[in-house]
Amino acid sequence: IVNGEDARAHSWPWQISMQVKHGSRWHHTCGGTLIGSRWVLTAGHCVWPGDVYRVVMGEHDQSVQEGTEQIRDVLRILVHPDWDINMVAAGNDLALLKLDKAPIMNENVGLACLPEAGEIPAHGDACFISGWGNLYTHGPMPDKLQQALLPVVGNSVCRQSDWWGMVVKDTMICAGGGEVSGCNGDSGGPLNCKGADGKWYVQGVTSFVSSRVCNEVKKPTVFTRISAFTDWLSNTMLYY
Ligand SMILES: CC(C)c1ccc(NC(=O)[C@@H]2CCCN2C(=O)[C@H](CCCC[NH3+])NC(=O)C(F)(F)F)cc1
Repeated sequence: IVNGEDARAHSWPWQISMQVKHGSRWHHTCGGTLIGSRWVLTAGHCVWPGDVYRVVMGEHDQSVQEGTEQIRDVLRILVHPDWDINMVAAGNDLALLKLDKAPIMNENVGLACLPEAGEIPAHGDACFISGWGNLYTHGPMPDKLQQALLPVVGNSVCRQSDWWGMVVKDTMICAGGGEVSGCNGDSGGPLNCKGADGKWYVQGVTSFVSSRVCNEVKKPTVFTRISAFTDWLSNTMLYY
Protein backbone atom coordinates (compact mmCIF):
# COMPACT_ATOMS: atom_id res chain seq x y z
CA ILE A 1 0.00 0.00 0.00
CA VAL A 2 1.37 3.40 -1.03
CA ASN A 3 0.83 6.27 1.44
CA GLY A 4 -0.98 4.12 4.03
CA GLU A 5 -0.37 3.66 7.76
CA ASP A 6 0.28 0.80 10.19
CA ALA A 7 -3.04 -0.87 10.99
CA ARG A 8 -3.86 -1.31 14.68
CA ALA A 9 -2.85 -4.95 15.25
CA HIS A 10 -5.60 -7.48 14.42
CA SER A 11 -8.19 -4.82 13.54
CA TRP A 12 -8.88 -6.74 10.27
CA PRO A 13 -9.01 -10.28 11.73
CA TRP A 14 -10.06 -11.82 8.38
CA GLN A 15 -6.91 -10.52 6.63
CA ILE A 16 -4.51 -13.35 5.87
CA SER A 17 -1.01 -13.61 4.41
CA MET A 18 -0.72 -16.15 1.57
CA GLN A 19 2.84 -17.44 1.52
CA VAL A 20 4.76 -19.39 -1.11
CA LYS A 21 7.60 -21.81 -0.41
CA HIS A 22 10.93 -21.08 -2.11
CA GLY A 23 13.44 -23.75 -1.16
CA SER A 24 13.11 -24.00 2.60
CA ARG A 25 11.80 -20.47 3.18
CA TRP A 26 8.29 -19.01 3.06
CA HIS A 27 7.58 -15.61 1.48
CA HIS A 28 4.44 -13.44 1.61
CA THR A 29 3.09 -13.36 -1.92
CA CYS A 30 -0.53 -12.18 -1.62
CA GLY A 31 -3.24 -11.13 0.77
CA GLY A 32 -6.52 -12.94 1.24
CA THR A 33 -9.72 -12.97 3.28
CA LEU A 34 -11.01 -15.67 5.62
CA ILE A 35 -14.62 -16.17 4.43
CA GLY A 36 -15.37 -19.65 5.83
CA SER A 37 -13.96 -21.73 8.70
CA ARG A 38 -11.75 -23.56 6.18
CA TRP A 39 -11.91 -21.13 3.22
CA VAL A 40 -9.77 -18.19 2.11
CA LEU A 41 -10.70 -15.92 -0.81
CA THR A 42 -7.81 -14.46 -2.81
CA ALA A 43 -7.03 -13.38 -6.37
CA GLY A 44 -6.74 -15.82 -9.26
CA HIS A 45 -3.50 -14.11 -10.32
CA CYS A 46 -1.96 -15.08 -6.96
CA VAL A 47 -2.03 -18.77 -7.83
CA TRP A 48 0.68 -20.33 -9.98
CA PRO A 49 0.62 -24.04 -10.92
CA GLY A 50 3.25 -26.07 -9.12
CA ASP A 51 3.76 -23.60 -6.26
CA VAL A 52 3.24 -24.67 -2.64
CA TYR A 53 1.30 -22.24 -0.41
CA ARG A 54 0.43 -21.83 3.22
CA VAL A 55 -1.90 -19.35 4.95
CA VAL A 56 -0.92 -17.31 7.99
CA MET A 57 -3.76 -15.89 10.10
CA GLY A 58 -3.61 -13.66 13.17
CA GLU A 59 -0.54 -11.99 11.67
CA HIS A 60 0.48 -8.35 12.17
CA ASP A 61 4.26 -7.83 12.13
CA GLN A 62 5.75 -10.41 9.76
CA SER A 63 9.23 -9.98 11.29
CA VAL A 64 8.13 -10.95 14.81
CA GLN A 65 6.65 -14.14 16.31
CA GLU A 66 3.79 -12.46 18.17
CA GLY A 67 2.15 -15.64 19.42
CA THR A 68 -1.12 -14.76 17.71
CA GLU A 69 -0.24 -16.39 14.37
CA GLN A 70 -2.05 -19.51 13.19
CA ILE A 71 -0.58 -21.28 10.16
CA ARG A 72 -2.46 -23.71 7.95
CA ASP A 73 -1.60 -25.70 4.83
CA VAL A 74 -3.64 -25.33 1.66
CA LEU A 75 -5.49 -28.57 0.91
CA ARG A 76 -7.13 -27.49 -2.35
CA ILE A 77 -7.08 -24.51 -4.71
CA LEU A 78 -10.08 -23.55 -6.85
CA VAL A 79 -9.42 -20.77 -9.36
CA HIS A 80 -12.48 -19.14 -10.94
CA PRO A 81 -13.12 -21.01 -14.23
CA ASP A 82 -13.28 -17.77 -16.24
CA TRP A 83 -10.05 -16.26 -14.87
CA ASP A 84 -7.37 -15.90 -17.57
CA ILE A 85 -4.01 -14.31 -16.68
CA ASN A 86 -3.77 -13.11 -20.30
CA MET A 87 -7.15 -11.42 -20.06
CA VAL A 88 -6.89 -9.44 -16.79
CA ALA A 89 -9.43 -6.97 -18.20
CA ALA A 90 -12.02 -9.75 -18.37
CA GLY A 91 -12.03 -9.89 -14.55
CA ASN A 92 -13.01 -13.01 -12.60
CA ASP A 93 -9.69 -12.61 -10.77
CA LEU A 94 -10.65 -14.95 -7.89
CA ALA A 95 -9.43 -18.13 -6.25
CA LEU A 96 -10.61 -20.10 -3.21
CA LEU A 97 -8.11 -21.87 -0.95
CA LYS A 98 -9.36 -24.72 1.23
CA LEU A 99 -7.36 -25.06 4.45
CA ASP A 100 -6.37 -28.46 5.89
CA LYS A 101 -7.90 -27.51 9.24
CA ALA A 102 -10.03 -24.61 10.52
CA PRO A 103 -8.17 -22.00 12.61
CA ILE A 104 -9.27 -21.21 16.15
CA MET A 105 -11.59 -18.19 15.92
CA ASN A 106 -10.60 -15.52 18.45
CA GLU A 107 -10.00 -11.75 18.68
CA ASN A 108 -7.16 -12.07 16.16
CA VAL A 109 -8.73 -14.48 13.64
CA GLY A 110 -12.31 -14.21 12.43
CA LEU A 111 -14.62 -14.48 9.43
CA ALA A 112 -15.37 -11.58 7.10
CA CYS A 113 -18.93 -10.46 6.43
CA LEU A 114 -19.74 -10.63 2.72
CA PRO A 115 -22.24 -8.36 0.92
CA GLU A 116 -25.62 -9.39 -0.49
CA ALA A 117 -25.59 -10.58 -4.10
CA GLY A 118 -25.58 -7.65 -6.50
CA GLU A 119 -24.79 -4.99 -3.88
CA ILE A 120 -22.77 -2.16 -5.48
CA PRO A 121 -20.80 0.18 -3.15
CA ALA A 122 -21.70 3.80 -3.91
CA HIS A 123 -19.34 6.46 -5.28
CA GLY A 124 -17.64 8.02 -2.29
CA ASP A 125 -18.22 5.12 0.14
CA ALA A 126 -15.36 5.12 2.65
CA CYS A 127 -13.51 1.84 2.33
CA PHE A 128 -10.14 0.71 3.62
CA ILE A 129 -7.63 -1.38 1.73
CA SER A 130 -5.33 -3.51 3.90
CA GLY A 131 -2.22 -5.52 3.08
CA TRP A 132 1.52 -6.13 3.28
CA GLY A 133 2.17 -4.99 -0.30
CA ASN A 134 4.99 -2.67 -1.40
CA LEU A 135 5.14 0.74 0.28
CA TYR A 136 5.79 2.28 -3.17
CA THR A 137 6.43 1.08 -6.75
CA HIS A 138 9.41 -1.30 -6.73
CA GLY A 139 9.74 -0.43 -3.02
CA PRO A 140 10.10 -2.62 0.06
CA MET A 141 7.34 -4.61 1.72
CA PRO A 142 6.42 -3.50 5.26
CA ASP A 143 6.72 -5.71 8.31
CA LYS A 144 3.46 -4.46 9.82
CA LEU A 145 0.07 -4.72 8.15
CA GLN A 146 -0.78 -1.46 6.39
CA GLN A 147 -4.17 0.13 5.78
CA ALA A 148 -5.40 3.16 3.86
CA LEU A 149 -8.69 4.94 3.32
CA LEU A 150 -9.64 4.41 -0.32
CA PRO A 151 -12.96 6.02 -1.32
CA VAL A 152 -15.03 4.13 -3.89
CA VAL A 153 -14.97 5.65 -7.40
CA GLY A 154 -18.21 4.86 -9.26
CA ASN A 155 -17.73 2.91 -12.48
CA SER A 156 -19.15 5.81 -14.55
CA VAL A 157 -16.19 7.92 -13.37
CA CYS A 158 -13.69 5.04 -13.47
CA ARG A 159 -14.65 4.24 -17.08
CA GLN A 160 -13.71 7.68 -18.35
CA SER A 161 -11.09 7.56 -21.09
CA ASP A 162 -8.39 9.28 -19.02
CA TRP A 163 -9.17 6.91 -16.11
CA TRP A 164 -9.34 3.15 -16.72
CA GLY A 165 -11.72 3.32 -19.71
CA MET A 166 -13.49 0.12 -20.80
CA VAL A 167 -11.06 -2.08 -18.87
CA VAL A 168 -13.43 -1.66 -15.93
CA LYS A 169 -16.22 -4.25 -16.02
CA ASP A 170 -19.43 -4.39 -13.96
CA THR A 171 -17.82 -7.12 -11.86
CA MET A 172 -15.12 -4.67 -10.69
CA ILE A 173 -14.92 -1.88 -8.11
CA CYS A 174 -12.57 1.10 -8.42
CA ALA A 175 -11.32 2.89 -5.32
CA GLY A 176 -8.79 5.66 -4.73
CA GLY A 177 -7.22 7.17 -7.84
CA GLY A 178 -5.04 9.69 -6.01
CA GLU A 179 -1.75 9.36 -4.17
CA VAL A 180 -2.99 6.38 -2.13
CA SER A 181 -3.16 2.92 -3.71
CA GLY A 182 -2.56 -0.77 -3.43
CA CYS A 183 0.72 -2.11 -4.77
CA ASN A 184 2.33 -5.48 -5.52
CA GLY A 185 1.75 -7.90 -2.69
CA ASP A 186 -1.61 -6.39 -1.76
CA SER A 187 -3.17 -8.59 -4.48
CA GLY A 188 -5.92 -10.86 -3.24
CA GLY A 189 -6.50 -8.84 -0.09
CA PRO A 190 -9.76 -7.25 1.10
CA LEU A 191 -11.47 -3.94 0.39
CA ASN A 192 -13.12 -3.31 3.78
CA CYS A 193 -16.24 -1.10 3.68
CA LYS A 194 -18.43 -0.06 6.61
CA GLY A 195 -22.11 -0.97 6.07
CA ALA A 196 -25.18 1.04 7.12
CA ASP A 197 -25.42 -1.32 10.10
CA GLY A 198 -21.98 -0.19 11.30
CA LYS A 199 -20.42 -3.59 10.52
CA TRP A 200 -17.45 -3.99 8.17
CA TYR A 201 -18.07 -5.89 4.93
CA VAL A 202 -15.43 -7.13 2.49
CA GLN A 203 -16.72 -5.79 -0.85
CA GLY A 204 -13.67 -6.40 -3.03
CA VAL A 205 -10.59 -8.53 -3.71
CA THR A 206 -7.53 -6.48 -4.74
CA SER A 207 -6.80 -7.18 -8.41
CA PHE A 208 -4.74 -4.56 -10.24
CA VAL A 209 -3.17 -1.12 -10.28
CA SER A 210 -1.40 0.83 -13.04
CA SER A 211 1.55 -1.01 -14.56
CA ARG A 212 3.43 2.31 -14.62
CA VAL A 213 3.29 3.33 -10.94
CA CYS A 214 1.10 1.82 -8.26
CA ASN A 215 -0.40 5.17 -7.26
CA GLU A 216 -0.87 6.69 -10.71
CA VAL A 217 -3.42 9.49 -10.49
CA LYS A 218 -6.74 8.64 -12.26
CA LYS A 219 -5.81 4.93 -12.21
CA PRO A 220 -7.60 3.78 -9.06
CA THR A 221 -6.90 0.43 -7.49
CA VAL A 222 -9.27 -2.09 -9.09
CA PHE A 223 -10.98 -4.82 -7.07
CA THR A 224 -13.03 -7.85 -8.06
CA ARG A 225 -16.58 -7.17 -6.82
CA ILE A 226 -17.46 -10.05 -4.46
CA SER A 227 -21.24 -9.45 -4.69
CA ALA A 228 -21.05 -10.49 -8.37
CA PHE A 229 -19.74 -13.95 -7.44
CA THR A 230 -21.93 -15.04 -4.51
CA ASP A 231 -23.26 -18.10 -6.40
CA TRP A 232 -19.81 -19.33 -7.43
CA LEU A 233 -18.52 -18.80 -3.88
CA SER A 234 -21.35 -20.65 -2.13
CA ASN A 235 -21.59 -23.48 -4.68
CA THR A 236 -17.82 -24.04 -4.61
CA MET A 237 -17.58 -24.04 -0.80
CA LEU A 238 -20.60 -26.31 -0.58
CA TYR A 239 -19.30 -28.82 -3.09
CA TYR A 240 -15.57 -29.10 -2.33
C1 LIG B 1 -6.40 -4.72 -17.36
C2 LIG B 1 -5.04 -4.58 -18.00
C3 LIG B 1 -5.03 -3.40 -18.95
C4 LIG B 1 -4.02 -4.40 -16.92
C5 LIG B 1 -4.01 -3.27 -16.11
C6 LIG B 1 -3.03 -3.13 -15.12
C7 LIG B 1 -2.07 -4.12 -14.93
N1 LIG B 1 -1.16 -3.91 -13.93
C8 LIG B 1 -0.04 -4.67 -13.69
O1 LIG B 1 0.30 -5.61 -14.36
C9 LIG B 1 0.76 -4.27 -12.48
C10 LIG B 1 2.24 -4.25 -12.76
C11 LIG B 1 2.87 -5.24 -11.83
C12 LIG B 1 1.74 -6.12 -11.31
N2 LIG B 1 0.57 -5.31 -11.48
C13 LIG B 1 -0.59 -5.47 -10.85
O2 LIG B 1 -1.51 -4.71 -11.00
C14 LIG B 1 -0.69 -6.66 -9.92
C15 LIG B 1 -1.06 -7.95 -10.65
C16 LIG B 1 -1.81 -7.74 -11.93
C17 LIG B 1 -2.29 -9.05 -12.53
C18 LIG B 1 -1.97 -9.16 -13.99
N3 LIG B 1 -0.54 -9.43 -14.18
N4 LIG B 1 -1.66 -6.34 -8.89
C19 LIG B 1 -1.27 -5.51 -7.92
O3 LIG B 1 -0.17 -5.00 -7.86
C20 LIG B 1 -2.30 -5.22 -6.85
F1 LIG B 1 -2.66 -3.96 -6.95
F2 LIG B 1 -3.38 -5.99 -7.02
F3 LIG B 1 -1.76 -5.47 -5.67
C21 LIG B 1 -2.10 -5.23 -15.74
C22 LIG B 1 -3.07 -5.39 -16.73
